[in-house]
Amino acid sequence: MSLLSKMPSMEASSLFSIYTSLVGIMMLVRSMANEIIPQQLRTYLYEKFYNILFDSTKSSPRLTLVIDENWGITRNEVFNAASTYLPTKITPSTQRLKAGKTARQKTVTTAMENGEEIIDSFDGIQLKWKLVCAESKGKPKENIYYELSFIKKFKDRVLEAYIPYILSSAKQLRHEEKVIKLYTRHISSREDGGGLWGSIDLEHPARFDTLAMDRALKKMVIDDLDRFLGRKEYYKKVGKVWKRGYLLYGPPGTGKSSLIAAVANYLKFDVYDLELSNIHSNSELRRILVSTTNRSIIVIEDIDCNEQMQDRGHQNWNGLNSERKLTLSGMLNFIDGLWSSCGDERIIIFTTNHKEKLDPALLRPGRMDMHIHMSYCTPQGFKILVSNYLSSQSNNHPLSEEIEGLIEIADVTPAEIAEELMKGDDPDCVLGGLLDFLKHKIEDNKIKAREAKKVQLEKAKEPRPVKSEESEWVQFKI
Ligand SMILES: Nc1ncnc2c1ncn2[C@@H]1O[C@H](COP(=O)(O)OP(=O)(O)OP(=O)(O)O)[C@@H](O)[C@H]1O
Ligand SMILES: [Mg+2]
Repeated sequence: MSLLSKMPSMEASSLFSIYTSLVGIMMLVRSMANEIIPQQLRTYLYEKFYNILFDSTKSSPRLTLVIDENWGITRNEVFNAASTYLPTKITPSTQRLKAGKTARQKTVTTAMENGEEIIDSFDGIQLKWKLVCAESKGKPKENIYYELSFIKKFKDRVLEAYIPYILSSAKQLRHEEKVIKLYTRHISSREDGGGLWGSIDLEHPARFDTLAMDRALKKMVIDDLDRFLGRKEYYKKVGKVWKRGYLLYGPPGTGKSSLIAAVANYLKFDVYDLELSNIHSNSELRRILVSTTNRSIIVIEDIDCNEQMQDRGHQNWNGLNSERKLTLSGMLNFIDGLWSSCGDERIIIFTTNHKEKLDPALLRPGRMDMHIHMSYCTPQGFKILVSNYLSSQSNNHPLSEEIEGLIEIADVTPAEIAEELMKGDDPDCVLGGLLDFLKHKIEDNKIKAREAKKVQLEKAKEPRPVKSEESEWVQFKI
């Protein structure tokens, strides 16, 4: 019985004033509580208080939604979302919980136990969740479902606002907890492309803020990724496939692979590392790419080193169709076509040490959305590396200025500098060592440049081979 129904003899006006005072006190307590009591405890106390005063709501007609584990032949998205969302609503009144973790999870996670109830509130609506695991006749597996009950008149708001809220909250929670996977293919020499993707957790620590690269360029990349993520509807409207392509180029050790890891960590996208030397035909490539998932990055490293990728022929000299071999044009056509049919939110990244060696088809405007030059280390990049490997105070070290001057002319990679900075903890020793390293490097570079010039001059002196009609004909015949 509610408190109000226990006072039948009181006049209506007194009842009304008691009612309004109680509501006022509740509002006041609630606003004070918001400041000092943690949210979960607050919800619990509020619900208890609310129930004691107004348990007349229990007599209102209620509706129960049954949210099954499966919907048709697939998993029920609402069930999955509730399983992610509800553990965040566990209050001290919960008496039994499931607890556990997988080998890779860092902390113990909790989940609802059979028969347990969780009370939630949304927009003034009180909602009761219950997990039910029931044995189903003739089936080896028990039937698992949630019962979500609330006052019937709120049905539309629950379906149209509360459930979508659960779906988006769960998405956000999964995003925060997501462990990024690195997929590589099991090596397969079979023509049928039968090798599946194998995966491990990508625990690469690279992040944008630890990456030594030009500040403006870094910002441009981050802004581009943000814009890309937020433009689902835009891509749909303009009839473009929701994908983005980046070409990273620069000498070894300038951070191309680190940038890929930073992008993956930033977007929380899985990475598919595509080793082209294991793929023998366009049709095999297609099968492999189709088996990748949405919200992922497909990486093809050192694209210039792959001989097949230098071949643009649609038709072989001997007339074989390009389906039977891997060609650059086959790959590009497929990458352009793939996403429209079965892929969403994809990023493709090619890397190369030699942009000048790449086939023009790959560099054509519109093919790769951004060409990102990863260059030798700059004084700006050096500061970031010092903060990473020593401390940000070490940037004020007396040797810093001289080092920065040498970095400008040394053609030294961030990887080389990182290696020097890892040699100890004492900034005096480490920066002194780096200074010596840079001086040697500059000397070495001068010697190499002199030698390269000598070779060039000698080559220029060599007599040029005379082209004969016959040799051209022989080449053609082969
Ligand atoms: N720009 C950078 N910022 C921070 N660290 C870097 C950077 N570039 C290189 N490093 C360091 O050097 C290591 C090697 O760099 P990385 O593998 O990213 O270079 P890469 O450009 O991919 O080289 P390659 O062309 O040989 O594949 C990284 O693990 C990182 O420690
Ligand atoms: Mg690399």
